[in-house]
Amino acid sequence: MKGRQIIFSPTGGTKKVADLLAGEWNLKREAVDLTDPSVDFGSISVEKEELTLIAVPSYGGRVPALAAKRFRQIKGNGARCVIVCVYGNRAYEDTLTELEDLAEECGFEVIAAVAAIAEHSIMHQYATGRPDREDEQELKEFAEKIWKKFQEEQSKGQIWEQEKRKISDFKVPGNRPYKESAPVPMVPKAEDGCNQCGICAKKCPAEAISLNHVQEADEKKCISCMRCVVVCPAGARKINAAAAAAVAQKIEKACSVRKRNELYC
Ligand SMILES: Cc1cc2nc3c(=O)[nH]c(=O)nc-3n(C[C@H](O)[C@H](O)[C@H](O)COP(=O)(O)O)c2cc1C
Repeated sequence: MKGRQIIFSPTGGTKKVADLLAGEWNLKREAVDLTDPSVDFGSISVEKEELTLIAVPSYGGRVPALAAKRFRQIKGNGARCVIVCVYGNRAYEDTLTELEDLAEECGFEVIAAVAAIAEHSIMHQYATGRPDREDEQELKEFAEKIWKKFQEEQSKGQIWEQEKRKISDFKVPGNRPYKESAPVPMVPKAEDGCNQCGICAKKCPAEAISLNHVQEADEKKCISCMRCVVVCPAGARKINAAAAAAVAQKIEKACSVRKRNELYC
């Protein structure tokens, strides 16, 4: 059986969670990378039978705007999907609600929703090393429950369609209207050690770094996703340490308690 993974994961935490969940399903998975600006997302049409996993990180309690813009172009054609939001142990606020709305707008049927924790991609002192062993076990159990629901609904087939019952008979946390999106004003720059290899420019999801001038990033385009920081082979790309420390202090209380993964289905 075929499956899809539609993922926005600039630094790999979201992908880790998505792989832990979808790895439990017996599916031949095709991946759609929402961080890749060269993809023609408008040409992607998911087949109705494909169980689709849609995973994004939470940025300020919202779906990253760039991920939403690209995802919106994909056609869901009534395929069943599992929506996943991954966050750095502060809060995910309206991310799952927004992702649910986006998935339905694209024509997917949401059968389950997961909120999971991964290491904070800016402030690595929060959720360090997550998803860890305990998370792996929990996500495995979630995946088993979701698979069971998917199979049950598959077997209802036609009858289900005729009854036109809503599959998503659960409510995910979050509010409408969503909270105001507040961009993180942290634009990484290259410091000593940059050899101008250009990997950061090639891998930037937002095309914010010019190959001719790799040290800087276009502040209007940069989404502070930290992809350039993690891909720099010289470890030369950094954010302003004082600004990061100030934000870290602001969210310290919210991040100090270990949050649990959540399943809605
Ligand atoms: C710009 C930005 C905003 C973020 N906002 C939040 C947030 O509001 N709450 C939270 O708990 N984590 C937040 N995080 C942490 C990420 O959601 C988390 O680290 C996620 O795993 C990153 O995904 P990735 O590793 O796939 O890039 C933010 C990270 C970035 C880069």
